[in-house]
Amino acid sequence: MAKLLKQPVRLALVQLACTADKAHNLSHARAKVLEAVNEHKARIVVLPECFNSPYGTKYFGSYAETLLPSPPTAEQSPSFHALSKLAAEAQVYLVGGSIPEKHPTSKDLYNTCLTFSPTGELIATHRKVHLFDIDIPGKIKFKESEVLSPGNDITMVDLPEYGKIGIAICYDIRFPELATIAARKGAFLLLYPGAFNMTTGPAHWELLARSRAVDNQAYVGLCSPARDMSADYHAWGHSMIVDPNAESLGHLDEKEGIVIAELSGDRIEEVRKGIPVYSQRRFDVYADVSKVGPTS
Ligand SMILES: NC(=O)CCC(=O)C(=O)O
Repeated sequence: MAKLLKQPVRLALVQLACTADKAHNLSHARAKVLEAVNEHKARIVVLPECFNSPYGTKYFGSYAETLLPSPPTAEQSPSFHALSKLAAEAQVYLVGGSIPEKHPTSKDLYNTCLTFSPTGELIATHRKVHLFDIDIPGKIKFKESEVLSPGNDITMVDLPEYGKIGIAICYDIRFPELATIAARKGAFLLLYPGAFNMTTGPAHWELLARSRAVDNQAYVGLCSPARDMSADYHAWGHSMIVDPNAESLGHLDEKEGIVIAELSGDRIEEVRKGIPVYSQRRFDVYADVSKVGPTS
């Protein structure tokens, strides 16, 4: 059987200190991505959710860029062009966190991740499928759906030298179906640019990263912005890389930094051989979860 991950690859997650200044965020992202590549020899680099803007419903509209028709002009999307140029300059696969996107005609807004190849070509676009709408009294209320529309696709991208990766955004990680489908379609790595907060971060960030890894026996990477206590939204940080056995390969605290790990196809095979849940699934018993109605 062909290896899921054809050769070892170094993954870097850049936990960026993001500000309200888009131009600064773009040039700072460039410096950190070049650091990940030149100093840490990363071949796949990931940026955080909303890396070019503050995270908050009141900001999405004013920071949004038009990505369609693709490629957009530099005026329509400075972030598209900065990321494309940077991927080509660094000759790296660049998973560009996410940016607020404005649809050119409907004016709908999306939370969108753009991924570029080492030649600067756009190779994947993921619009956040599950919008972050929660209300935990006395702790946090957030409603992305007040201003954002959801995407409707599972996003996978094939990196010819390495294999396939699945890409989703933050709250998407709580819905294991996306990860399961990506893994069953052959993803060796599930990546989530994300920005959890001071309530759900300590409770669930690591748990979810390790759960998606152990469910799917694949590598998982969660990339957050650094925490800024002067911003409206206090990101949890703690970007981390988890191996297919749900063991942490590295994580940060709340400050800016880069977490790096080498991923290997042998490790995936070893884990799947030891605990072969991957090939023991009983789809004859639980064929279609969507047909099971709620019980109350
Ligand atoms: N940006 C997000 O989607 C936040 C998700 C989050 O904090 C969660 O608990 O889920």
